[in-house]
Amino acid sequence: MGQIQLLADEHDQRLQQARQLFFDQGTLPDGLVDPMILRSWERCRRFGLDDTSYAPVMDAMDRVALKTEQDRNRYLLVQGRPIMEHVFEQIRESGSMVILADANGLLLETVGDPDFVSRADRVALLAGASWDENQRGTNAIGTALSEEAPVAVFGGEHFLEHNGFLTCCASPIFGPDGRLIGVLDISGDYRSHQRHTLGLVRLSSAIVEKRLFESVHARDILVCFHGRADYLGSPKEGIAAVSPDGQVLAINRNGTELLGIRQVDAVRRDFSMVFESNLATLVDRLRHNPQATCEISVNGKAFHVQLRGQLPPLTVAGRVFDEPAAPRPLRRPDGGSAPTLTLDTLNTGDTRLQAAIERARRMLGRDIPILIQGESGAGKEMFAKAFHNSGPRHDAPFVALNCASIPETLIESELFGYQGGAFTGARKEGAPGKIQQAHGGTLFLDEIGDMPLNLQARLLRVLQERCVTPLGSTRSIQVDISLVCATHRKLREEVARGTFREDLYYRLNGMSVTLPALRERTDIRIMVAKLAAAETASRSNPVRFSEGALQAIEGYAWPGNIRQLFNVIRVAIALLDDDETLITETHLPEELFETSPLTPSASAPNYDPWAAAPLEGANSLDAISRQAAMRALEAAGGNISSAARQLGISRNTLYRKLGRM
Ligand SMILES: Nc1ncnc2c1ncn2[C@@H]1O[C@H](COP(=O)(O)OP(=O)(O)OP(=O)(O)O)[C@@H](O)[C@H]1O
Repeated sequence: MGQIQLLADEHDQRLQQARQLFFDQGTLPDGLVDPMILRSWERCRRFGLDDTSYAPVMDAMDRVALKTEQDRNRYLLVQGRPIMEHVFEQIRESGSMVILADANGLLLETVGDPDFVSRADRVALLAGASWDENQRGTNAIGTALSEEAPVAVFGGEHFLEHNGFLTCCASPIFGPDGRLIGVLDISGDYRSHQRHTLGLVRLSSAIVEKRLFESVHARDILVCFHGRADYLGSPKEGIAAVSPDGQVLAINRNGTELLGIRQVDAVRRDFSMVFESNLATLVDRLRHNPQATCEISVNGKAFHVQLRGQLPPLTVAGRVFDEPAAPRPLRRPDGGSAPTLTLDTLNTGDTRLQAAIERARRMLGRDIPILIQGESGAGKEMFAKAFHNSGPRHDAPFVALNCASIPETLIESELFGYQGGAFTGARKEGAPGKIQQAHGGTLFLDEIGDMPLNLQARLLRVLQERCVTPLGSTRSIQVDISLVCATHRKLREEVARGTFREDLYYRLNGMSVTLPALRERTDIRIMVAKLAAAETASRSNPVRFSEGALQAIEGYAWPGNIRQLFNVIRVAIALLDDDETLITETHLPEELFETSPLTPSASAPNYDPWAAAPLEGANSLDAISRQAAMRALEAAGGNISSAARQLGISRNTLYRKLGRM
């Protein structure tokens, strides 16, 4: 008899003895079974389970309910499936199955050897069944979840006797925010147990965690680190996701273990506080070679560091600025989107904005409709996009429709799409609507308060039934969208007035956030720095603002909010000569210095024409500069001296700017 067989027999005997002591005599078989198994047996006894009962089993949930749960865990499934397949390839001949379950022990998906699967079905080891300890007793899935640790459960270690033919190894999966989100398991026949299965499942769950972390934070700076350089890139490396302005957004479990800290000690803190190093310096050293590493020392321990993810384009005065700060159009001409805009990067320190971000963050991945309220130009669309980018749908489309900017007659076809020939002028082949285009991703309905009443009813139906019927078609198409709406109107008042449907209001208003107006924000100076840094990315010299200019900016009411501030900054920068770097009061529009600050409602039509109006089509600094010069000249009735004075530039400079036209 081989050594392994002897050990197995010895294990069986001790287990039998332990079961007798625990189940027949009610005493604790200390030392005879693994303490983790014993703790689980005790829990099961407290749940009132009976080891001999055949099946304290709930039926596997019906297909629709299972689909809902799979959708809810879509992100875990997307990252977990390829790993399950890969693991199954390793154990194909061993009569086993690979299982992915959610954080409640609900089996989401299984891949298995058909011979074993038919036996496993008898104990409901199939998608839709729950293997929570309180229903199935001690088992690797339920016990790994309760213990939050990898666990192997062999034969008679299962609490319920009729599960004794199984041997299962499971390892929990933690999400990028450190929360337990699921478990990966390999189950098989007791007799075909492989000694390395627990190691395999442990490594595989670590790979799923890494994939999840890297995909959620694909648009952040990923600082990867380990004490051993050859562990970089492996499932054992620590990874911290960091925002372009140096805030630690998340850190994986390996990372917290390597640094000897908890998630809460690192998250939302400055990179330099956690890593005792300067992020901008690391970025500058490593950005040009993805394979390059350097060493840092944290708390006296040496780590090798490599950077991945989305690295910021430039550093300004030691801080790293990135695209989120850039007030570029959200939808670029190529159809792509500003890739690193997330809720974290919007956070520039204002308390009310921070509260809105926190509220929204809690909704990530939950598919609860969000309503964003705030004045025009306060950044509602940007917030919606950041919300989309921060959540599990970030790789899927973000599709926006402004209900106020297109004629009522077009909203319907834009939103719901149409079949070929549905109306005069329709394209022969038909067209999918925005709802369909947003399938899998997020639909952003801007100015939802302007949606006509009859379309509100149709939208409500889409949201309830989760399918859309294009104009002229009788076929409904299933859609899976997360909905974010925005309005500058007070929707509750619109409901009272009868212009907005109450049922739709409650449906949309799963959660509402209100963005503060710019004049109420306490982070205006930071916003100025961000907007200016983004605008001057291509200049060799960064610009500075004089104290007087900053005070004028802070003292103004900003009826057009960030949009207006951005225009003012663009114009001010455009007015600088190439060798000038200081923006002073003279570069700012006169209305910023008027004694009675404007109130938003009264002011809107009175903006200084060149400060507030969007500089249409003016994408280059030269073009902006030309337009500003023209507008100033017009405002001064063609008087060059007065226009130059107003702009704070010399007559020669003004001539030059006009001359470039
Ligand atoms: N946090 C921010 N950082 C940089 N730019 C911003 C920020 N928020 C908004 N912007 C810029 O300000 C302008 C207005 O933003 P946005 O379109 O999101 O506002 P809005 O509230 O949706 O406006 P409206 O109600 O008029 O549609 C855009 O050019 C946007 O890029």
